[in-house]
Amino acid sequence: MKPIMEIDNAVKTIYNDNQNLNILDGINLKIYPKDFIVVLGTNGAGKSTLLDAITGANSITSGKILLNDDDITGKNLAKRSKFISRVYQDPKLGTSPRMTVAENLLLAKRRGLPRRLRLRHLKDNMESFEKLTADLPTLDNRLNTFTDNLSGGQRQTLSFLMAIIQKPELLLLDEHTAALDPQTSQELMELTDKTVKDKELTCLMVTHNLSEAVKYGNRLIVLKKGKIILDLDTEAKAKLKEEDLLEYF
Ligand SMILES: Nc1ncnc2c1ncn2[C@@H]1O[C@H](COP(=O)(O)OP(=O)(O)OP(=O)(O)O)[C@@H](O)[C@H]1O
Repeated sequence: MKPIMEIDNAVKTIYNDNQNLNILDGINLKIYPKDFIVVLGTNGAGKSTLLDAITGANSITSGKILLNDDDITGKNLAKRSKFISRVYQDPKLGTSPRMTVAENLLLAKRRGLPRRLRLRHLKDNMESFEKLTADLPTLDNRLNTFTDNLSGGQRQTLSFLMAIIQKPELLLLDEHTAALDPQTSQELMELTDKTVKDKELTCLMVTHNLSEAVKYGNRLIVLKKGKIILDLDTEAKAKLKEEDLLEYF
């Protein structure tokens, strides 16, 4: 099977305290279609830097990143955002506060098209947005609510729906449930897992939650000081227990 993404010896060097420091230190990773890879690592291990390198938010110093065999190393964030979507930890990132839930969904659905939103577009899509949110207790009957007035959990569910409404080649989840209360966090995690399976998405999820890391996904990597120090395939991940991970933290 061909990988969707291939990261080949990615190095990110920064100059800090009068010395060069590799915050990504030779990352090699192949991400295959329908992979749901959990990324674990202590604070400062390089997880966000890795996601930034994948989206193009931050360029790598050396190495290569291929998306479906296309070398995207030199492509910027805007060019890559047609294929790669990301949900952040902060519910405020990724949604427009002065737009309604429906308008935000429309914006995400029309990604790559002219940004003008017309009433006609909204009317044409309202039925599909109602279906999309009908089974979600957090967003049911909220389509006309301004995003500013949503709770953190509602807003994060909206961010997630916006990230997947146009099927991305690669979905990046950057501790997307970490800022939510335990109940809401679990609901969003269940929605995430179901959506990844139903829509056959390819996904990389950063988390600090060891039980989530064991329960979800088909592969797991652990980052430490910019290197991948553990890379479990589907078979090894299936046998994984929470205590097996403790030695890495
Ligand atoms: N622009 C920068 N200038 C200096 N140091 C940086 C910069 N960006 C990242 N770093 C350092 O690089 C290391 C990796 O940071 P990164 O944010 O990727 O870690 P992380 O694994 O996402 O951590 P956390 O779990 O705390 O979010 C850290 O030591 C951080 O301080």
